[in-house]
Amino acid sequence: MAKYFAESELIINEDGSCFHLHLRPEQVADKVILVGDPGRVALVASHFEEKECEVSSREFHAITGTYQGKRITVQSTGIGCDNIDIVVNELDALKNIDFKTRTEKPEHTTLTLVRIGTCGGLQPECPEGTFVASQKSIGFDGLINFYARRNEICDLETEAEFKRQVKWIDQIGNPYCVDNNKELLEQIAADDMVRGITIACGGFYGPQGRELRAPLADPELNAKIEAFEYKGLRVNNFEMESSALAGLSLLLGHKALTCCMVIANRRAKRANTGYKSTIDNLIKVVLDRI
Ligand SMILES: O=P(O)(O)O[C@H]1O[C@H](CO)[C@@H](O)[C@H]1O
Ligand SMILES: O=c1cc[nH]c(=O)[nH]1
Repeated sequence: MAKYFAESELIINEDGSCFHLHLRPEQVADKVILVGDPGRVALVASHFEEKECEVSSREFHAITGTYQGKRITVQSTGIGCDNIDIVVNELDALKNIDFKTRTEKPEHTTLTLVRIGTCGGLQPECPEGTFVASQKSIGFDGLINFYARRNEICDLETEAEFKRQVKWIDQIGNPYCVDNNKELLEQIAADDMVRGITIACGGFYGPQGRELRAPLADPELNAKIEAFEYKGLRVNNFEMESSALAGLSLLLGHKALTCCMVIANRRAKRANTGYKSTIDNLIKVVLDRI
């Protein structure tokens, strides 16, 4: 018997769209570009030859169109892994649940989900402007810990070694390590993006080691993260969504990758606030390769 989803669990709006994204099933392409900033959606869609539909609700703004013959949806997520929980579950539901019968479809559709974001760079080879692709993501956000099969999809070895090397303090909550999709990594990072581990943090300030007026629980954590190395991989960057995106995609059978442009150089303590004109270069690369 196909799994049934009650009204309170899968909320469908009166117009047949999913609760938060306000998209209807036919409006979503199988290739989806995810961006944090709703304002970045129009920039991505400015490259489309044709626009099919545009839907906006809260921080979730989407445009579906065509780029070089490929049907693509660009969807903003807003900031944080809690929003990724909403976006990925609703995109998956739009493809894999029949909204009329509220049951799981017999055929599974695999989505290609590529996040184009901004990030902070932690290594000398990641100054401002660098394009960084996430080979693995470590989540400080805790989202995947709520799901069954968590240990099956996580890289438990890297997780344990990370906690050991950085002398992890338990009050922060359990970090998890997940792989981004290998095939997408080869296709999109190709040979010109820096690859490695990305940490997705549950905040921009304290969780990324930024101390404004509130002192940090572990002021040495960033130095230990910068020094972490395991099986030839180091932590290149901090952002706020890649772990939940990669983890939920593994749980739901989708392909996901995060690519970011460095806008804050955490080592040199510099930031590029004029990045909005240069992130278009990363957008074009991803659109060409997706
Ligand atoms: O530029 P976006 O995609 O929003 O990504 C980064 O920027 C935001 C923080 O400023 C977080 O969402 C972080 O992941
Ligand atoms: O330092 C940074 C820059 C962008 N986004 C982040 O999450 N961190």
